[in-house]
Amino acid sequence: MTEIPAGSVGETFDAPVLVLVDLETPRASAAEAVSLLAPSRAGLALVAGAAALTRADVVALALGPVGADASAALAGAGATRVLAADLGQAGTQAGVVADALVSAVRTVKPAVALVLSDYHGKEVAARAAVLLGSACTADASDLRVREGALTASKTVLSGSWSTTLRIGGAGTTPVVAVRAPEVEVPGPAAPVAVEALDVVLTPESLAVRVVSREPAPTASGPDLAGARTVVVAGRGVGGDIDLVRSLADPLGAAVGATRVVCDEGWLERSAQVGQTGVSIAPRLYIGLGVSGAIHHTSGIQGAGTVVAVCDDAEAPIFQMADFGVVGDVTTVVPQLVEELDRLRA
Ligand SMILES: Cc1cc2nc3c(=O)[nH]c(=O)nc-3n(C[C@H](O)[C@H](O)[C@H](O)COP(=O)(O)OP(=O)(O)OC[C@H]3O[C@@H](n4cnc5c(N)ncnc54)[C@H](O)[C@@H]3O)c2cc1C
Repeated sequence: MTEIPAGSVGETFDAPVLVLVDLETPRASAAEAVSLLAPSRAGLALVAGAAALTRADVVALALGPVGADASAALAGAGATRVLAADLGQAGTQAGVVADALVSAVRTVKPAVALVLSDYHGKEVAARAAVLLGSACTADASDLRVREGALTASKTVLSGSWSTTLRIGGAGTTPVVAVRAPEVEVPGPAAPVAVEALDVVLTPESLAVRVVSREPAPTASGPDLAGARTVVVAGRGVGGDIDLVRSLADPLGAAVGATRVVCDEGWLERSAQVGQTGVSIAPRLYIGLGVSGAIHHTSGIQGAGTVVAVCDDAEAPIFQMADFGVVGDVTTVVPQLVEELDRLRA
């Protein structure tokens, strides 16, 4: 499925496009956390996709310290302006992030503001759109400019229908939460100067005070929303997440989960893929012991190749799988891992 068609020739906006980019700590550099914050891969892909929508500036907004490397990465992806607001710990609260996005919209006056369609991004988009009095949609993909307006594809009714939306309204900037786009991100370029953004905080945001913070346990591996390969654990793995990782790790894949797996506490809630979890668009999705309930598969509509290993030949996952193995994960996964080892040797 095509996401934002990076580099495609088509109608474009005359006005800038604003993209909210998450900053994250590269896993290998946790010790030097703050100075080494880098744009997330999904955020860079969003910037790369946004470049196809406008002839004007592609403006990246990052909430945190943006160093030369981060700016170079954003410039390589296609950002021509970089705005940064270092709001410290408060910069992770959806209300504060929405305030920052609104401040950036008022500064840049973009045709559209894009955020990533994960839990956090959807809340930020909704809050910002309310403050701006503008249109908002989430889980959008395949963004295009048609007759001067933004259009996007979106699946509805748990993925059973695909719709095309026209988003916007006269004189307002729509805020769109976009599914992790699957586009090639060019490497770093000459960094662009980072402009400090003044954020006007609303009384509602100021009223929220974070009294404590406890990091949730996270699945190892790359970021789920932007990963090219995702291995998803279903109930059929019986809580054996090591088995799932034994396949995910050699593939460099992110580990996702069905809701059952999160309900059981086998993986953290942020790993949940589906209607009430994260929507993903990897090139390769591998479901292990996943039945393929529509609440789950609605979150993988953007996946390229779908591979399923499940012991029930009647499971709905096989209706959308490109490759399916009817078998026990405890038998099939070690064979897959062994074959990967053999191919690498
Ligand atoms: C409003 C709502 C929202 C929801 N949102 C989500 C969501 O966001 N994401 C989500 O995932 N779900 C969601 N659900 C739940 C969803 O409907 C399913 O219940 C869930 O996806 C099933 O997860 P599963 O495939 O792991 O489990 P199951 O449906 O139980 O499937 C497990 C599969 O594994 C097979 N199996 C068992 N043992 C083995 C083995 N050893 N080897 C191989 N295969 C084996 C079984 O035969 C079965 O086919 C939602 C439900 C509702 C009502």
